[in-house]
Amino acid sequence: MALRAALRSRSGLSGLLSQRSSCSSDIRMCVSPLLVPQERNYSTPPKIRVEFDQSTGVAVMHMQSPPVNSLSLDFLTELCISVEKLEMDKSCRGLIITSAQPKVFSAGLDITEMYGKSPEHCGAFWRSVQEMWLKLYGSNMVTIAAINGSSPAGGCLMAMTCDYRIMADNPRYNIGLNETQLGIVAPFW
Ligand SMILES: CCCCCCCC/C=C\CC(=O)SCCNC(=O)CCNC(=O)[C@H](O)C(C)(C)COP(=O)(O)OP(=O)(O)OC[C@H]1O[C@@H](n2cnc3c(N)ncnc32)[C@H](O)[C@@H]1OP(=O)(O)O
Repeated sequence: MALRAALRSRSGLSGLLSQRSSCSSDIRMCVSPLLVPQERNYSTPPKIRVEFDQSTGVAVMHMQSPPVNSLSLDFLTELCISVEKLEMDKSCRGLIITSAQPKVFSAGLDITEMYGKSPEHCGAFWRSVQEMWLKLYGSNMVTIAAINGSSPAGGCLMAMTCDYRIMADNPRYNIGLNETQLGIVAPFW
């Protein structure tokens, strides 16, 4: 109930879990080979912010890529690196993923990544999509999607890879796999 109440206000959620937060900056980074070609562009603000409360062993990952947390190659690369860093910290037992954007958890895959791009870029993009759900689904941490806004298509996919989903009670927030309406069908794997 406390989490549900906190979900109604985003500040409430971070307040609930970050009263004594500190970032685990002493972790050595181990980046999956799939992610190596992508380098973080330090001229843009981070798309992912992580607060780790060592007293509870719970990390909160805030997705903060305006306007709608669309899952671009850069976004997914940052997210995967953040998950990987937390995974290596054995004191981190739980991960809550939520949105720092109003009204939207994630708009799903970034549609602008799907046209006018080179085959190499498209390959890297789809690998990063796969890497995201494999990392979350295979995580040793208990993962929770705190869905505080609409979460269509890839946003729903991301939420489904978590162990638990809690969605803010608001009739204007939608969730579902609507991507078939765009002609995008999940491939067999
Ligand atoms: C090998 C691995 C296999 C994996 C299989 C995967 C299977 C496929 C899974 C998923 C596919 C997808 O995710 S395709 C993407 C589908 N997404 C959508 O259809 C969402 C579309 N967006 C919306 O419904 C709404 O934008 C919203 C409900 C998310 C928010 O509505 P709101 O009214 O608040 O905001 P706007 O609609 O005005 O949008 C603001 C702004 O954001 C841009 N936008 C929205 N969605 C996307 C997106 N997905 N990608 C890129 N950009 C997006 C929108 O164009 C607006 O931009 P401008 O302000 O510039 O106009």
